[in-house]
Amino acid sequence: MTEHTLILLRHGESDWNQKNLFTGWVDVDLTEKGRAEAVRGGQLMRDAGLLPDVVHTSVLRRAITTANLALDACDRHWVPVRRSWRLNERHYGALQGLDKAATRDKYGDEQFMLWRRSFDTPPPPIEAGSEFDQSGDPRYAGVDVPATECLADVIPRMMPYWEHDLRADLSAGMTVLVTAHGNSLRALVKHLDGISDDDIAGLNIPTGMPLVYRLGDDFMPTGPGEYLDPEAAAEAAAAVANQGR
Ligand SMILES: O=C(O)[C@@H](CO)OP(=O)(O)O
Repeated sequence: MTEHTLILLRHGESDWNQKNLFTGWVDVDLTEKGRAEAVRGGQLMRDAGLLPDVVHTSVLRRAITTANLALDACDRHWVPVRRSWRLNERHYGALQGLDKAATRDKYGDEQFMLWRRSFDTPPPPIEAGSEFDQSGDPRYAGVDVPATECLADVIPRMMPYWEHDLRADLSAGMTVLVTAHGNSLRALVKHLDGISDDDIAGLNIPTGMPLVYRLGDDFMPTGPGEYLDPEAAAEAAAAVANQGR
């Protein structure tokens, strides 16, 4: 049976992860800790002998820099690079730039968690032309920039990229590294692991931890996805789940 190797990597800690702000499509940088996480992610891939032949990233700096640092650490800085807005973080609407703890205090835990983790409750839309609106950004020329997104909105914009671009490189026998974001990766893992709309609320992806899938010739996993450092990944995923508390 054909076996394809897919490695998913959420970017390292960003400035706004550290400050506990809703980020979405705002193009913030990595913290020093986030850079170290990216390097460590690359070292884990190197130590496991999992060397990417190609990397796919979003068009956001935190994913791009994470990919560069991780690939450098495993001596694969030279592989082909492909980027797409389709791998971007979900757009967090009017919540972009707001403090997570303050938002929870203001609206209550239930509404806060619906906005963060429910499958189909989008945050309020961002106002066009406001500080953290991306609709005029030249990198999105020709893209219908969303004003907000829930996970159910991320799936139809991300899945065509999975079906055409990522699967094309997997078909060519490449080990594919995807460096993206908590919620765009939740959408992909939902598909791969067949997670229901209700159960996806419980899935949190930690920063900077390579998650490896072996896929069969139907491009579905032959076993569970495995973090290269499972203990650290479980601890970091719990920290993501508890943000804003
Ligand atoms: O703010 C965001 O864009 C995301 C990821 O950092 O946050 P959350 O984990 O709350 O969906």
